[in-house]
Amino acid sequence: MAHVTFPLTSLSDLDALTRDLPQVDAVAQDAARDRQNALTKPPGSLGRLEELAVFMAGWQQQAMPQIDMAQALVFAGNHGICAQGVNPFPQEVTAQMVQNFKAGGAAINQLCRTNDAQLSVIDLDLDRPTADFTQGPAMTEADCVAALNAGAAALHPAASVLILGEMGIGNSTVAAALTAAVFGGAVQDWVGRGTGSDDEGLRRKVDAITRGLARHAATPQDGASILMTLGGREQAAICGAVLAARQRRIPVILDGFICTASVAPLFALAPAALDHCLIGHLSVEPGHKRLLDAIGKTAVLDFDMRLGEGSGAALALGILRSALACHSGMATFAEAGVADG
Ligand SMILES: O=C(O)c1ccc[n+]([C@@H]2O[C@H](COP(=O)([O-])O)[C@@H](O)[C@H]2O)c1
Ligand SMILES: Cc1cc2nc[nH]c2cc1C
Repeated sequence: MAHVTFPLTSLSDLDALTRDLPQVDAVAQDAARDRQNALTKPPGSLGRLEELAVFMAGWQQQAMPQIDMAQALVFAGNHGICAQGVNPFPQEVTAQMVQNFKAGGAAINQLCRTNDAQLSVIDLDLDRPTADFTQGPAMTEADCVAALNAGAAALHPAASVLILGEMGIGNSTVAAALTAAVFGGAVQDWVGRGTGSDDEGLRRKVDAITRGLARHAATPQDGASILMTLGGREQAAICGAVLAARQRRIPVILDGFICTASVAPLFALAPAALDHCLIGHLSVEPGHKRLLDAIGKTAVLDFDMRLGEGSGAALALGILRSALACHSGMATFAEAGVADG
């Protein structure tokens, strides 16, 4: 099979690409584990900080992983499904928040500054929302491929870690549709209040997704088709960025429910495609825990957040930096002259 890389020319490239990804470096992970066990602390006492250091070592292929540059990307898109009354805030808020991101006034700006991440905001055709998936496919193949390529192109090749986030009024419905399509089960178990839907709004979301899934029941159910028929541009861009990062072995921190749901189609194509991804935080959105159980991951933080924008991922970057500071800065028992147990 020919080696597929970005830019993709068709959605079948996506399938091929997810089957041809670099794997974690087990030798570097073993070296990092050995170092953790030699550091001046009872073995295992730094808990998940130790696991984070070993994870980073494996993807950066070095026993002493480091973060020289953390890149944060926030992708924004608009959604035709808003015609179904699924969003409490008006769709114009997407573009208005993009302006806010660019002016430095949003939560993600403060969290990136505090945790030293270089933020870029990429708005994807906001004046041209995707189609309403209760009426037809959300995207054409060309639209979906273009968004995948835009996501991949936004990656800085020298990033040590990639923080991903999104902004898109209505996309909590898109996220629930993607997860329901990929993992099945009752639609209502994937649906939450998003930015603050009331009970009537929740019912409209469940109804819209149920009709959408029925509308597309006869189309192929592979990950690429699901992404195209139900996803939005920012979801496809997140998939592109995750895969481009993987091709360079750059570890990724995904944000909350919407960001994680965006890559559910990649999991459907090849579960190992998400091996280089951490989940920054557990969102209040109820589908997130279900989704993490389905993909076998645990979030770094659980902070009762439900903002999006990459906020939980940027916050988790601070924990990752702390993990690496201990890993590389601590003395070993031998260096410090501390008696080993
Ligand atoms: O990712 C999450 O966990 C999350 C949970 C609730 C809301 N959001 C954000 O809220 C927006 C989608 O909400 P809605 O109600 O318009 O579907 C979108 O801009 C997301 O970034 C994000
Ligand atoms: C104000 C606002 C900010 C957001 N950030 C991410 N999603 C959002 C949705 C709204 C409504």
